[in-house]
Amino acid sequence: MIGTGMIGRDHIRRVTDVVTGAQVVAVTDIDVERAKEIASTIDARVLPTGHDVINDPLVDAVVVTSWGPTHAEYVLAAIAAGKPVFCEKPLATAAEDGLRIVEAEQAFGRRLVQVGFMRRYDAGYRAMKRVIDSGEIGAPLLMHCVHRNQSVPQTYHSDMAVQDTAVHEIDIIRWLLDDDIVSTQVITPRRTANRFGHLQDPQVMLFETSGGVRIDLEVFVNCQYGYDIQCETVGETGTVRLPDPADVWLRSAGQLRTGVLQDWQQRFAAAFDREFTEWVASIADGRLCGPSAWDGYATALISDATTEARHTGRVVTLARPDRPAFYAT
Ligand SMILES: NC(=O)c1ccc[n+]([C@@H]2O[C@H](COP(=O)([O-])OP(=O)(O)OC[C@H]3O[C@@H](n4cnc5c(N)ncnc54)[C@H](O)[C@@H]3O)[C@@H](O)[C@H]2O)c1
Ligand SMILES: O[C@H]1[C@H](O)[C@@H](O)[C@H](O)[C@@H](O)[C@H]1O
Repeated sequence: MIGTGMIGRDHIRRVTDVVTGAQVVAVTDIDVERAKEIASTIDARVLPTGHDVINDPLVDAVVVTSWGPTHAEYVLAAIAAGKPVFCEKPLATAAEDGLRIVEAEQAFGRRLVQVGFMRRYDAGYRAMKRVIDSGEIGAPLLMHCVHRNQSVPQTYHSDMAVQDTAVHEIDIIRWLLDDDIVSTQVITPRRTANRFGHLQDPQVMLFETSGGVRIDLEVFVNCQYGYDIQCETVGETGTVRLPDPADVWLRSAGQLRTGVLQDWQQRFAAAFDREFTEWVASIADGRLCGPSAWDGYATALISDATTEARHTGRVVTLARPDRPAFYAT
């Protein structure tokens, strides 16, 4: 485990308590005290750097949960060491690094990389994909998406609205529609006064796929009230909408209320569990099958174009990349 912050600790708990067939044997973090604290609870060693973890003879597979800009370096090192590597999103914060990764993996000759696009393991998104693939709503025409976080830390900057947040929708749109985004634009409403001056929040992203589906996505990472993920696909003969997480409807004292989850840990807990269970099983089988380095690279291309679109205020178009046979699904 490289990076023992919020999600690193969550995945350590998951590998230790939920998944069978895996054990955390070594951790590292640039904040050594943080790494030591978690290591002491699971009997793992603390190693000085990510490269020490990757090259440790007792380490069979690597999980990268450090900050986004550090991911590509560790993924490339894991490929060089011939070890399977699970990398939290984003695979790379610049598409050229994503390209280096897909080239290195192809040169190695076998898939080693999985990217942490956990929404593909969520029951609601899976049900939506089944409906779209069945043809029941006809050809998809539009999608309306909302990605709201209760709040983000001060280190979060405006480019992260795409690289760190919208990257989930970029991946799930590609997966649900089996298509790529070829045009992107960003609209910037008045900024919320509830957070930092440096941050453009909210942002509205407008995408178009090569098949002509138009998508609007609201990213609002300081919405205050909770963690709220919405998605609706509009087809020629029907619509399909992501269900809200199950909660009771309480009628009391003249009120009807239900709860809103507060963070991604709660909202996607079951998806993360399934993602890690399947990843560990696929390593044992010698056949990785989750979101690939190609998915990480393709999302980075769209993410770079969207960042450019916000900086320039223009619509940015991009060519649909040719997926190599190595990454055929
Ligand atoms: N799939 C999801 O929904 C999801 C949820 C949360 C975070 N993430 C991703 O996981 C990554 C980590 O996010 P987080 O919320 O845990 O952040 P965090 O800041 O809580 O933790 C990151 C940790 O990485 C450490 N770190 C930074 N650079 C390092 C390096 N070079 N080597 C070793 N350790 C290093 C930091 O000290 C910190 O402890 C991000 O890429 C984020 O996008 C994904
Ligand atoms: O790293 C987190 C994580 O990926 C969450 O799922 C997302 O909602 C946040 O916006 C992002 O900052």
